[in-house]
Amino acid sequence: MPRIAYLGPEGTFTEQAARQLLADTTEGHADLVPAESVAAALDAVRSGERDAACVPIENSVEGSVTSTMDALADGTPLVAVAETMLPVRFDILVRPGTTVEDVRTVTSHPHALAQVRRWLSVNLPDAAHAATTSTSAAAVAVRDGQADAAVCAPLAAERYGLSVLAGQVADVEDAVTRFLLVRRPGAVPPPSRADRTTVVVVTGDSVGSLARVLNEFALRGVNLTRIESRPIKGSFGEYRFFLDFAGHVNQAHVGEALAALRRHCQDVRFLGSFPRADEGGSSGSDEAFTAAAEWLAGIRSGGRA
Ligand SMILES: O=C(O)C(=O)C[C@]1(C(=O)O)C=C[C@@H](O)C=C1
Repeated sequence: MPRIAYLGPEGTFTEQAARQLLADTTEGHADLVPAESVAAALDAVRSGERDAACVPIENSVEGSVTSTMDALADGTPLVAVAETMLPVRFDILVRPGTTVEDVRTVTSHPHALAQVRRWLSVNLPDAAHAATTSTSAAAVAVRDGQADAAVCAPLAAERYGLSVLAGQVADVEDAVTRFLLVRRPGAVPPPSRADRTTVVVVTGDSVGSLARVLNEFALRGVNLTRIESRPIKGSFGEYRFFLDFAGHVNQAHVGEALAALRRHCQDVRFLGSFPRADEGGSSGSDEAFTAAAEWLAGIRSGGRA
């Protein structure tokens, strides 16, 4: 049975996302195994100890999960084969019997604290905040008496024997987090109705190098869905760019754009092509590119232009 690592301990949003991905991909049964951090989950896939990992990548309120981006850009390459999105609302959990007046410390994953900042400032204005590695790690801290309240996924209350001080808390309505299912490189999932491709590029420090990268997409009608920069650790002032765009590596126009990046950039890391979880996206049209490639092949083989 495949073993899938996720950001643990049990009861995180990432565990919920992993279950949703398994149901969506109809891969049948798999063992879900918690990992201490996103980096540990990805390293367990690299070493072969786990077959895949489910990791958070982006939240509609707080933006990118930078620990995931860095862990995907460094180390031996891994590729995403699927994505899913979860609506994110939090429960504020306490030990049974704790009242609002008793809460002096609130703890959670930094992304979770950021998504309820306003609620905390109104309802628990005097409480100090402390970061944990995940929302469930916060539940464990409250259960063990290391903090008074935890900002958690609703699953956590029952799993850790905690009470709900406030339920369904979110400063921004309809917040969502996107998660990836990541494996060691292998066959790319076939193109679907609407795919997303993700790469990391190092352009090099020269005038117009990023504009050139963006141009390669624009020229071929490839729609970018996200661009983010992250510092390259150990080289102050140097960055790599994470680019997500509509389309699949097997499509001619996407393949041409990627090949162009490979020619111009210092480094290009392919992080996967997979079906999009958001509605309404399209992979862009490939017809003109395929027709042109056939025309060229015809000329090369001595046919009529
Ligand atoms: O701590 C968790 O429960 C997670 O799954 C991580 C995470 C994140 O990285 O953003 C996932 C969804 C929420 O946005 C808050 C935390």
